[in-house]
Amino acid sequence: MKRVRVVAALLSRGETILVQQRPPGKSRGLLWEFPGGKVEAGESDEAAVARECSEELGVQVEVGPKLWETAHVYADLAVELALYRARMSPDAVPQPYEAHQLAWVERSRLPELPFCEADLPLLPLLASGELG
Ligand SMILES: Nc1nc2c([nH]c(=O)n2[C@H]2C[C@H](O)[C@@H](COP(=O)(O)OP(=O)(O)OP(=O)(O)O)O2)c(=O)[nH]1
Repeated sequence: MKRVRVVAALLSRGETILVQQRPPGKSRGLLWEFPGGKVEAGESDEAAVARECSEELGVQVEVGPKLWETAHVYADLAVELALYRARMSPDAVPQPYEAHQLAWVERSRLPELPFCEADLPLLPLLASGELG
């Protein structure tokens, strides 16, 4: 079983949070996720969040504290997933360079989206305002 550490960014604007839909044809295709990806060998979590936001969204971010962490085993992959607060400049416009689409979603509506399974316990915490 392949094991990976994945980091993701919590980017918010008002009551909305930035999420992205995975491309069809990839693992977990068309499911939603928080922008991010695999931590490379020798890379810190924080550096990986900043690199992934630059590659996937074309925005520079400041990475804040870790908000949540989980472990989940998919049929093909064991994932350690950590969510970090991240901030970008207010006039930055994220682009879907690697995603099928991006969406700013009201935090209360996050549990309605078909997310990657590892994220499911996180969604009610964001929806209620307990986290993020
Ligand atoms: N970025 C991100 N990935 C997530 C989240 N939840 C979750 O299960 N994942 C999974 C999806 C992927 O299998 C993996 C992240 O891999 P990746 O984004 O770097 O690259 P990838 O699609 O090429 O990965 P893969 O096909 O090898 O699985 O973690 C999330 O909230 N954000």
